[in-house]
Amino acid sequence: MAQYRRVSGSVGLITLQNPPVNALSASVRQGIVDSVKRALGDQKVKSVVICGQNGVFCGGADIREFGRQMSGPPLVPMIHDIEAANKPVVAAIEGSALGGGLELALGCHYRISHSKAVVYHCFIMTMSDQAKLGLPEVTLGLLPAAGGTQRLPRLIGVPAALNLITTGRHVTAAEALQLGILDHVTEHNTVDVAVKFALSVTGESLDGRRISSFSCAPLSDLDSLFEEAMLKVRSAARGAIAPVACVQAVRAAATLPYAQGMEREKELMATLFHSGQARALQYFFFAQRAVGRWSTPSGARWDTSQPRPVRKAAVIGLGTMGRGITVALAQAGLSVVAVETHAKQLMEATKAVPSMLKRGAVRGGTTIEPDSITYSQNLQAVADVDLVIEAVFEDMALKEKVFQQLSIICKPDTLLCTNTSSLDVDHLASQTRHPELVVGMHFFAPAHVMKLLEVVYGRRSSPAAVATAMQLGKKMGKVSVAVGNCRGFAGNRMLKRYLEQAFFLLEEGATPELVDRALEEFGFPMGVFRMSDLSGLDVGWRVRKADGLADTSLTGTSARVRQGCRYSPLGDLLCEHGRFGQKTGRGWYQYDKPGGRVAKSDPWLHNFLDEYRARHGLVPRCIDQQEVLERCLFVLINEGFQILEEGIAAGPEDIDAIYVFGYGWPRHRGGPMFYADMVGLERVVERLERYHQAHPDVPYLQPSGLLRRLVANGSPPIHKWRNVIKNRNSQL
Ligand SMILES: CCCCCCCC(=O)CC(=O)SCCNC(=O)CCNC(=O)[C@H](O)C(C)(C)COP(=O)(O)OP(=O)(O)OC[C@H]1O[C@@H](n2cnc3c(N)ncnc32)[C@H](O)[C@@H]1OP(=O)(O)O
Ligand SMILES: NC(=O)C1=CN([C@@H]2O[C@H](COP(=O)(O)OP(=O)(O)OC[C@H]3O[C@@H](n4cnc5c(N)ncnc54)[C@H](O)[C@@H]3O)[C@@H](O)[C@H]2O)C=CC1
Repeated sequence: MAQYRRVSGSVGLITLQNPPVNALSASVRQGIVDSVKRALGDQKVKSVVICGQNGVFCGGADIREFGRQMSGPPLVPMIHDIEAANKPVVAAIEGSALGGGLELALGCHYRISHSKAVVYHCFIMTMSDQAKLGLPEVTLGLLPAAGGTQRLPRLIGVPAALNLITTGRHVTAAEALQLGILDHVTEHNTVDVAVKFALSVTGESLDGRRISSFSCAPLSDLDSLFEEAMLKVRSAARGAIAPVACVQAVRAAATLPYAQGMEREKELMATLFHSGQARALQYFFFAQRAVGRWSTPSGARWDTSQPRPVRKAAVIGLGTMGRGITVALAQAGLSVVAVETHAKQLMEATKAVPSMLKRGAVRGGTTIEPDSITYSQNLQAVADVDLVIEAVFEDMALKEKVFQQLSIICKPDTLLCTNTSSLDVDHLASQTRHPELVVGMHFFAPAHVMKLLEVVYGRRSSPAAVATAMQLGKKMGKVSVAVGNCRGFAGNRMLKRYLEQAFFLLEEGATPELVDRALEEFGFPMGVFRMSDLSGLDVGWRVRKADGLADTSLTGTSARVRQGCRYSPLGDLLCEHGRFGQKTGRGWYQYDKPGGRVAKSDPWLHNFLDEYRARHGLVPRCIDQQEVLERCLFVLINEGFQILEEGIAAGPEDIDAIYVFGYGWPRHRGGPMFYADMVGLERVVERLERYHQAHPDVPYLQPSGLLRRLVANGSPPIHKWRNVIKNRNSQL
């Protein structure tokens, strides 16, 4: 709803009231319409101010209303009537003006917002406590269809509007002022300033204040500007349709009169509004927030577990991951003790970490205290820290030793975390005096950039330990997802199945190019083989060797079987040829030099695959893109259901967040579990069964029990899966 009152004698003050972000629900829209009518009809009122309750102007349309029957007054005529008003209307923007919230403000005749003074700290400028403005609809699979695509280009010019509308990025009040979105920023109370301002413009002509009457600033070569924008957007969108529609809508603003442009905006919105992509992106918006409300099978929960304060942390092992983790911790404002036993690695890290920090600071406009990190070769240096993150080699014996030492050196209440990508967190906990204080903090490379953090709780991890790791992740700007302890946790466990299917497809006749093309057209930034070349083939090889799997001396049928199941030694063979991927200039593809980035098809690899198939009596067949997608993705999804069934992940949102933030799953497809829901669970079961019949030596192609049970329960929508999982668990 909206509250209306008259202030300072002649100003009608309309306050949007819909906590927490004053989203424009049906009742808020009704409240605005009624209040505006009242203000315009009241002779004592000479001007109007619109603001939001609790320091937030408006977070936009109410996203929860989108899937439902729309009721209440529509936004477009509501904003039109505000703009057409014969009394000045001022938007007082505190907190956020996003989406429909900014469109509402663009319908007002003036916009005022708040911005704290710019602070110069060391060599970097920081801006804090500023309102955020933007049109983020594109991130929800939509476009700003309440006039945003038509008014913003008219106000700030086509290039700047294209940038904001196609990326959905939020700008600070300072930038918004610079761009011309705002008329004024203040350091004082925004609503008070807006009321004074409204009094000062009473009676002034509004002719030059109605944005819909403006023309877009002329541009010399409109066609090439839009062609370029379209190319850029298509290459970044990876199949997402909303950014393309945004460009088309802005083009309408630049080329058509306002009324026709609005018609075009409406038409384009109609193509997006009920699309699967919009559903996926809106699901994902809420999924991201749902993962913060974590719980564990032991009953620990986000709202009842108290995190401990962490002021000083340590990182053990300054290789690829340890350096990134050190940077992420320092960026979060912690003081960090960084320990590395190998002198050369330590020396390199003392140079690499500060330069990573500097680059990050320049990118993010933040400051880092240069002395927040101390380096040491001696583990004793961690004696007084609150939390340790171990990132030494993936070697259980080494990690055991490190945890035994940490348990002696650290304070008794220090949290001991491991960045292992697959090893047993419970076993590491058992090496310490306080196993309840041990959790996994599984970062993704590069650790200071990637948004995902898997927080792995063990059997004995205390609620406070989980809560502390989750909160620290958030402080580092990560999306922290709590998962249980099992080999590979959630993400890597599912990835293993996906990789194996890709290898099997090569054995059966596919090429890396074919597999990668199918996955990239689906929306992954890189196919599985290009991604493996980038990460290094030797990483998985070492793990398989440690597990006793990578034995290429085996011949005949046993060469392709391990523990009674189908196994492909292709990756092992490639490593034996010294082909580790980009780092050696050769992998599944060839590169112009070691470290080269451009993957080229490699005739050697194709010959190698031909010889391999001939040696094992495999007759290559034609494999199409559909089979690639179904084999690789459905098997990964099936493992996801298994993970849900075992309670390793609490809900499908957790798995989807892990895959979007950690593995490049295209966001406009919502994540693997949402994708399964979209495809239809029955179809997933049917295809898996079919592939299992064709490949009975791959047991995990059999649909998981939970998946079958969901189908037996009538394939409920994804938000009801938890009920079926819960029922199952209660029977155990
Ligand atoms: C043919 C039909 C024509 C229709 C025309 C419509 C055209 C349009 O123009 C459509 C739109 O406006 S689409 C909406 C655009 N707005 C956004 O994307 C902003 C989304 N919100 C945010 O970014 C942050 O919440 C924000 C920055 C605002 C605040 O961040 P915080 O970190 O402080 O808080 P959160 O934890 O994110 O949020 C708090 C709770 O509020 C929920 N929420 C946020 N924005 C919402 C929104 N716009 N609608 C509904 N619920 C919303 C959010 O989910 C969270 O609740 P829980 O999930 O229960 O925790
Ligand atoms: N590289 C990746 O993409 C990811 C790796 N991880 C995990 O992170 C951990 C580290 O991996 P990377 O950084 O890739 O390895 P790395 O080989 O780049 O670095 C490991 C570092 O630990 C140091 N080290 C060894 N023993 C030590 C000890 N006792 N005390 C202090 N330092 C010691 C080594 O000298 C080396 O600098 C592993 O458990 C790995 O599975 C997790 C996620 C992703």
